[in-house]
Amino acid sequence: MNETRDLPGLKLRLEAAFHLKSVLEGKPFAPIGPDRLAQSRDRALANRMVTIALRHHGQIDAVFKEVLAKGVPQRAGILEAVLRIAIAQLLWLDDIAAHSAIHLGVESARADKRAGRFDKLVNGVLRSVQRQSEQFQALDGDTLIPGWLAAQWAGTYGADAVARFAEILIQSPPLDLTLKSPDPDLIAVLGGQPVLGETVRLAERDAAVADLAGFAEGKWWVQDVSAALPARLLNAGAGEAILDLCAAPGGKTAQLASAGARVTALDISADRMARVRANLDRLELNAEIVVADALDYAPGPVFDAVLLDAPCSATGTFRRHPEVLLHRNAQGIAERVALQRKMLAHATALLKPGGRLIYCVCSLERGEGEDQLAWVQSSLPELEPSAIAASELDGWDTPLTPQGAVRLTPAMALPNGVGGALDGFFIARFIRKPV
Ligand SMILES: C[S@@+](CC[C@H](N)C(=O)[O-])C[C@H]1O[C@@H](n2cnc3c(N)ncnc32)[C@H](O)[C@@H]1O
Repeated sequence: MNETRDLPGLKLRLEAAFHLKSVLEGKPFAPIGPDRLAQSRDRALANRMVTIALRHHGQIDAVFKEVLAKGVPQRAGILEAVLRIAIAQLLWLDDIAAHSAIHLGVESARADKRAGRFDKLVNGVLRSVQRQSEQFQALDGDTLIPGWLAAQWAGTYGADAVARFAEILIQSPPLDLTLKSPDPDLIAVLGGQPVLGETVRLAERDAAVADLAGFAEGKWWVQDVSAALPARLLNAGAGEAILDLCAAPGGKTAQLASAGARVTALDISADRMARVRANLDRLELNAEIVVADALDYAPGPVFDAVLLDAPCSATGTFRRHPEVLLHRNAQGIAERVALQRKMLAHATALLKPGGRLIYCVCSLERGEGEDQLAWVQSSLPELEPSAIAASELDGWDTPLTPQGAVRLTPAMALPNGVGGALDGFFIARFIRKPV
């Protein structure tokens, strides 16, 4: 066994397979870390294999239908994950030789007791996929987004937008950074392109995030262009008391703190709040850290503004978290809608009269976005909507809704001719009526 595990390229494939298996079982995707694979090249390749298998999940299902008459054997350990990783390599990772994908796929299965019984099947399936690779590579994108979600999105955004979402799903996303302060020299060194506000986009990079210019000096943090807008629209003033409710990993906390506000950052997850603390330390920014359930936090109406980045389906983040497409269902979304309403009511009670509330979700679902705005208007009479103007988005009016909210979808063209997509988001702003 040890001899086999020493085969070049096998260990990283096994890590990739175990990692993919855990995501298929419902865990969110987090990149494989140095504790699992010490070499950064191995980690990069293993993570690429897992993400490509997840991006093309629906197409791999279609391949399975063609080459496995009885479906993928169940209770077979890492078998399904091994097949998905090897098929992803054969069809969409053309810098790896097919014979190595097949050989290492078979050896990966053999390294696992339950999957090992199916080594001949793995060999046969992968050889069939190789023979029919042109046909499978030409599979259309209709299967990429699960049917129920595609139908829901087609109803909201139209069939063309859904087709565009599918194209975006299989591309690897650019990296967006929020700069702590404007810095044209740093943008030039990074080779980035300014998008909107302090967001800079790196279309390509050849280094890990922590090795990019300005990281160690705390000059920026990673944040999608969409995710940078809610804090911007809160218009935090120096010295204002602002509550960042559901704050981790802290991108919005950093924006509010760098505007000079006195920020209280709250999140239910102690682990995630440790990341907020580390990020703030690196950025030399301050915030009071509270680990608590938002619904139990009741200091009274003491805040000038609250930013509620509510827990949501996160379907707008499918470019970086393709697994959300596999894990979400209508019931789970309905549960989040109910929680968001409780949080909206609770956040209102924490605002001083005249205080501002930003509600946002990284979701493409109307129920978590536009419908929540309508619910506030019918159910929380203390709040009045505060319409967002294009002038607050450097004149970009594409995402403004007739109700004065912001709806961002991955298919929207960015301003300044910047290429690539963005996270789906919904943002609404309210004022607590003065008494
Ligand atoms: C969308 S993320 C927040 C992202 C963050 N605002 C940022 O910009 O980096 C949602 C967060 O809600 C937190 N959360 C979920 N349920 C919560 C609850 N009941 N109380 C407080 N935080 C909660 C999760 O731990 C998660 O960190």
